[in-house]
Amino acid sequence: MKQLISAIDELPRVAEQLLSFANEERVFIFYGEMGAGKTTFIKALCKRLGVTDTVSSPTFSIVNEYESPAGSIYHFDFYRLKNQSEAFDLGYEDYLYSGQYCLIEWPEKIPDLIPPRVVKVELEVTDDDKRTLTAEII
Ligand SMILES: Nc1ncnc2c1ncn2[C@@H]1O[C@H](COP(=O)(O)OP(=O)(O)OP(=O)(O)O)[C@@H](O)[C@H]1O
Repeated sequence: MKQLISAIDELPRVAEQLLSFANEERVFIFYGEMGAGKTTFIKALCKRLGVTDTVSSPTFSIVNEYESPAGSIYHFDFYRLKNQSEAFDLGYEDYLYSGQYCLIEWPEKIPDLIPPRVVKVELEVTDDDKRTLTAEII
C-alpha cells in the first residue's frame, strides 16, 4: 500500500488502513530518517489498537511494553544498539515469537534478526508536515 499523509490529523485513518493491510501479521518494521515520524505514526497505531498507556520513544530503554485489548504491544527503538547481540540480551527473540504486536524502529541495526513475514513500513518526508507511507509484507 502507498498513502500520502498530508497532515497529522490523517494519521488515525492511515493507521487503520495499515492494520487492515497487515491483516494477521504482528511484526512491523519502520524505516525512515530521524524526524520522519516513526514514533508519531506508532502512537496513532497504538491508539487504534486501543492502547491507553502513554506511547513514547523507547530510545533509552530500547523496548517499551503497552497493554491493549489485542494483548501486549512491544515497541522497540534500536537506534542506540551497539551490536545485534545486545538485542538477544534484552530478549528480542522471545518478544518476536510471542505472537504479540512488535513495532520496531531502526531495524537497520538488526539486519540479521529480521524474521520472514513482517510488515515493512517506510515513511518519507515529502514536505514539512507531509509524509508518504509505503507498506509491503516481506
Ligand atoms: N504527516 C506527519 N506524520 C508524522 N509526523 C509528522 C507529520 N507531519 C509532521 N510530523 C512531525 O514530524 C515529527 C516526527 O517526529 P518523530 O519523533 O515521530 O520521528 P521519528 O521518525 O520517530 O524520529 P526518531 O528516529 O528521531 O525517533 C513530529 O514532530 C511530528 O509532529
